[in-house]
Amino acid sequence: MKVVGLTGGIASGKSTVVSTIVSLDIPVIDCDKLARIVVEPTHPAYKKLVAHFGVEILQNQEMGQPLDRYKFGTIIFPNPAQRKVANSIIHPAVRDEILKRLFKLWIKGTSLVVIDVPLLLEGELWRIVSEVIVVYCPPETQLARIKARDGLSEEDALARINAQRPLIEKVDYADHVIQNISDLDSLKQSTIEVMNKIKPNPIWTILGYFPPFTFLMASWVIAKRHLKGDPRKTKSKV
Ligand SMILES: CC(C)(COP(=O)(O)OP(=O)(O)OC[C@H]1O[C@@H](n2cnc3c(N)ncnc32)[C@H](O)[C@@H]1O)[C@@H](O)C(=O)NCCC(=O)NCCS
Ligand SMILES: Nc1ncnc2c1ncn2[C@@H]1O[C@H](COP(=O)(O)OP(=O)(O)OP(=O)(O)O)[C@@H](O)[C@H]1O
Repeated sequence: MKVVGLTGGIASGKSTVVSTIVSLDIPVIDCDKLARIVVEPTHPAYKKLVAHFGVEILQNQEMGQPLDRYKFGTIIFPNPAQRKVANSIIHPAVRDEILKRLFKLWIKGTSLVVIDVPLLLEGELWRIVSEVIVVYCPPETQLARIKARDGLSEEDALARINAQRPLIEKVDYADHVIQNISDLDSLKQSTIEVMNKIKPNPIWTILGYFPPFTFLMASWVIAKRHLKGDPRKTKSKV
């Protein structure tokens, strides 16, 4: 099974790209969705978040109520220390969910899966993907799109953009770049072109279903990533 990482910057167009990938019948694991699931009131991460941030991050400031996402965002996006705590609680839970889903897809004999991870190159997951796709748009477009989509002020929008590595640095680390600088039809076309290049060879797909080959292929992916170098050790320190 080939595992491809899709990343970009906030509002650079990842979800729009994902909708095209899904329409090609390629399964996608969406980490923003997983990050919502693992903070539901029944999950252990919820209690850990409340223990650190207090009930102020909950709707009606009441235990058992869902997270107030806007409020929580205003706490973690402008503050690297608070963001680090939030990430240290949420990311391991998200990672476990990803691994569970990958295992289920592998058992089903899936040949290609895309993981949509906004923080692919800032976190650990870049180590397990065989190729990296970056969805790029210039910072001013990113800012305009985030403000239009989420109705955020300039200050809130910039805090979110600055909570991530600059998008241009992620491009340096990409195996494939989808330039989202034109209209939605062009974005769809570029996505289809990239996915055609990525499609795994059927022989590898069949071999990859057997555990020893899976092990060999996974080792090769990890070694390849290691040789390419740790993206977190280049330039930005976000
Ligand atoms: C702060 C929260 C509640 C804001 O929720 P909201 O619904 O407004 O935004 P949403 O979850 O859709 O995220 C939008 C985008 O923000 C960016 N983003 C989210 N969390 C982070 C973070 N910790 N660091 C940097 N960028 C982030 C991503 O590009 C993401 O696609 C939410 O983003 C969150 O719980 N973040 C922490 C978990 C996380 O790191 N998620 C990213 C994927 S694992
Ligand atoms: N080429 C485009 N032309 C016009 N609007 C676009 C284009 N690409 C994306 N958008 C719009 O910009 C906004 C951001 O795109 P999208 O939600 O796909 O980004 P994202 O990278 O998934 O964001 P996030 O990191 O916040 O999850 C959306 O409202 C989307 O409809």
